[in-house]
Amino acid sequence: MTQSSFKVVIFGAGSIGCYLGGRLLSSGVNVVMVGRKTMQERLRTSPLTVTDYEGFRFHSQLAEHQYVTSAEAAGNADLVLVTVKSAATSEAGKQLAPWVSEGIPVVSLQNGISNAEHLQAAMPNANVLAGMVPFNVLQQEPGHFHQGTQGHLMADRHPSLQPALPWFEHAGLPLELRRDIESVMWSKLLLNLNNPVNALSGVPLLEELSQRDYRRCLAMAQRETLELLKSAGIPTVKLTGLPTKLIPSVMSLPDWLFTRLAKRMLTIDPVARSSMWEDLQAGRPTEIDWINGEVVKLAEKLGTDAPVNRKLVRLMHQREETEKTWGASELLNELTDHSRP
Ligand SMILES: NC(=O)C1=CN([C@@H]2O[C@H](COP(=O)(O)OP(=O)(O)OC[C@H]3O[C@@H](n4cnc5c(N)ncnc54)[C@H](OP(=O)(O)O)[C@@H]3O)[C@@H](O)[C@H]2O)C=CC1
Ligand SMILES: CC(C)(CO)C(=O)C(=O)O
Repeated sequence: MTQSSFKVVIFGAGSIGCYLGGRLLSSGVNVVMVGRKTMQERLRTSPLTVTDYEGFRFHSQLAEHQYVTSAEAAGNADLVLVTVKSAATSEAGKQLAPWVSEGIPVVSLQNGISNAEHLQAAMPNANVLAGMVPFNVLQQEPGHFHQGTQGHLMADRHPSLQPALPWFEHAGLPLELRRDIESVMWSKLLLNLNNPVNALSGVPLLEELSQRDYRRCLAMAQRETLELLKSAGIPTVKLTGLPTKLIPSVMSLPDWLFTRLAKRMLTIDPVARSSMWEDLQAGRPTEIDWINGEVVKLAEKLGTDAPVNRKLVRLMHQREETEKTWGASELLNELTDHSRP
């Protein structure tokens, strides 16, 4: 395949970065992924394979220059995507800062609320924009990255992103530019409140979400967050088949009704898991402080509390140190027991 002259550098190429890299490569974009030596070695011995729940499949044996370990590759990029976990954002910015040319868009495609801000602080002269990945990607086998749920990419509306749009479209990764990116990020966070519930459950997303008590745990964390967003004057937007405000009520429905509705509204691959579960598996610190922790911070800013989300933060930090998984009713009891902080 002939490669375009449009160059995309993906910094922090793990699950999301390799998936996006593979999709963009499949449509002929000049992609360079920057990541760790372990992933580089893996992609020397196995081809990069990307698949999705709709049957898309692409694989490519990468050339040496297509997966590198130094930010220097960003030197002549037309677009930089940052896909490190939140704890690594500032370091990523420091490494990219000397290389990225003025005006080139640097899009943070990370969960949480404050990554673009931290990235901008670490690279003050760069054109940093917030972005959002709605779907789930799991590395199923070494070098094989699978999109297990639906949705399309979004980023802050900025003219510098216009030239990239046809490439994303062609790669089957439509990128929607939004004026209300703060609302988009908070609405995505409302969905990510399921990450700790999924990680604590220890089971795939589909299995976890088919159990009402796990969904009730999620609904409690979401209701608490929606109240705070209302007080803070931050509107939410619809990212799934349901208006965001209705999600907690639908989560609380009995299993038989939820399963029927969900079948029409959301596609989840039976093997998909949250990225927080992946972090636990890899023995990495999780993003809990950047997800539920942001709700606790918002509550503090408003002079109030967010007890459900605060408790989920505590349980996840405990889980980072121990192997314990939580049954659905056990977790629900823990979150509703106000005698324990
Ligand atoms: N996975 C998913 O399904 C989804 C994830 N997201 C969000 O996307 C972001 C990325 O997630 P994900 O792809 O799962 O994360 P991964 O941990 O799979 O990928 C990030 C990669 O970047 C590497 N990295 C970190 N710092 C550097 C550095 N300075 N130089 C080179 N490589 C570096 C990491 O290595 P190491 O681990 O050794 O630090 C890791 O391999 C997160 O914010 C996540 O919440 C959003 C939607 C879905
Ligand atoms: C796609 C989703 C919501 C899946 O849990 C996610 O963002 C994650 O795993 O971090």
